[in-house]
Amino acid sequence: MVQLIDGRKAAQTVNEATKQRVKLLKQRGIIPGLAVVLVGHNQASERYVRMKEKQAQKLGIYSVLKQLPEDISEVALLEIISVLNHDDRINAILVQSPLPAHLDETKVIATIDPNKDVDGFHPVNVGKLYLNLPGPYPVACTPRGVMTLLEFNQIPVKGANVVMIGKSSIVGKPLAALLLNEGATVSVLHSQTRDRQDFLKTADIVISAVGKAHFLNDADFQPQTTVIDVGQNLDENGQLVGDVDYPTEPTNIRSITPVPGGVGPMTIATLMQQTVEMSEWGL
Ligand SMILES: Nc1nc(=O)c2c([nH]1)NC[C@@H]1CN(c3ccc(C(=O)N[C@@H](CCC(=O)O)C(=O)O)cc3)C=[N+]21
Repeated sequence: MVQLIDGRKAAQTVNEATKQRVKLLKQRGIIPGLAVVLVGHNQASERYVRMKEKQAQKLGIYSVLKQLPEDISEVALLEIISVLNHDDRINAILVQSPLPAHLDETKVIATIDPNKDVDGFHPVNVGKLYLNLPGPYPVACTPRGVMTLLEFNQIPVKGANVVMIGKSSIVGKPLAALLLNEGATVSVLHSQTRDRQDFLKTADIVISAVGKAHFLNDADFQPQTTVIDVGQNLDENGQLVGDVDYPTEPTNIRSITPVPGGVGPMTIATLMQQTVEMSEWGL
């Protein structure tokens, strides 16, 4: 039987710890505050943002949603971020990606106070991660959530051959940096990579952040491979699926994160965890 790596269970453990920390902070008169900035009406984004709001409420985190019109000017958006930078109730700011095409995402992210950049996307925080500087500083939530999930399930990273498929700034690059910092041997594959199979056949851990249903299946891996599926795709039937297909009795996959119920819940739990940590760092 395939071993499922249960993201909901690990997320619940993280969330319980977060809830306790929120309680302790409240006794000292501190309430962690998260601002989510959402531009336009992307359906998936609206859904994710609702899930984040709901989880924040459950844990006792103060959260505000800045819902902005699709055609907002860049100047107006930067001004809103600047107000949040100076708002003492807010210690964590997240600008939901993707932004409409007329907005320069790089410029928008660089406007967030690095000390409030809960996504870890600001160049200063990216630089610290790449330099493997000692913390604390925020790190991208999905990559950090994956590291927590590996640790929680006692999947060794040090010395492991890890194949990271995808080189995005949100997942592939920061996750490769975290793995490298922990002593893994990391290959970052992408759409221009030749001979993908050669890399997959030597991997102990494969992480797929491609965003295509049926991108990989059991036959692509070597025996005893651990698979982390970061994909969130709708298949032909409108079902939420990851990048990787697998049977109930795989030959090669030893363990895999299901979609839903794998990496997704860890992203949100890590966002909440980091929001609370950041309110502590500011003391
Ligand atoms: N600035 C920014 N930060 C982000 O962290 C960010 C973003 N932009 N843009 C979009 C992606 C995507 N993302 C997800 C979070 C949770 C689930 C999640 O909880 N998924 C559930 C299923 C959700 C469902 O039912 O649709 C699961 O896999 O079990 C998925 C995707 C965060 N993102």
